[in-house]
Amino acid sequence: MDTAQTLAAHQGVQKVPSPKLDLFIKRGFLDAEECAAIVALIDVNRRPSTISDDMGDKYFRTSETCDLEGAGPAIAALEAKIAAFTGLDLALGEPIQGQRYAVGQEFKAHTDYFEPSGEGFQRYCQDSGQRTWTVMIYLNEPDAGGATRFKTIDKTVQPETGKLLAWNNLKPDGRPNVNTLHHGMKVRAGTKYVITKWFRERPWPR
Ligand SMILES: O=C(O)CCC(=O)C(=O)O
Ligand SMILES: [Fe+2]
Repeated sequence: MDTAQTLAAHQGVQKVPSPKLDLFIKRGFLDAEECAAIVALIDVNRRPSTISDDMGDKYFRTSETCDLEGAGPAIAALEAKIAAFTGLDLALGEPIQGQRYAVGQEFKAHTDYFEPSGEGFQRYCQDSGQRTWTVMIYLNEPDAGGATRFKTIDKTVQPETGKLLAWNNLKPDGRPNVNTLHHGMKVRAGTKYVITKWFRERPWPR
């Protein structure tokens, strides 16, 4: 089974009904306790987020990021759980990251794949190839704002503790799917925490 079939086979997984991309949602993938433990790790290790191309806008991605790889047994267990659930090979995975958004912070509309015509494509993709699947998990619920909006299919996903999102950044022919464009919208009240795990076409060097 490929990743989409593996995801669709789980009970309680919703496939967002669009022919334009493969986007899956699983509520309660993690419980509140698992989420709280990861939030605590993000809080101690966070740093300003970076971006491969901000298109000249320094406010494009205003959140903070935390590298979680090797951060202990809770993270190892989380990675194993993601691999088991998606069927994706952890050898293809970039190091898992946490993201923290305070009030007013966001990640403007972007795609997770690297633009093949972009200036940094060679640098970012020469070893491991293009990004394939994105797996993202909301670790809490901000008091207002912070939804993830997929513009071209007009789908907005609300943050909910433990909810997993997974989508294929590539089309069936292996080329980037522009319909994966998404916006981590501004948090209006409270704080938002997520983890993101990106997978590649070829193994990530470790
Ligand atoms: O925080 C979100 O809702 C989206 C995060 C995201 O798109 C990313 O980290 O690539
Ligand atoms: Fe993204």
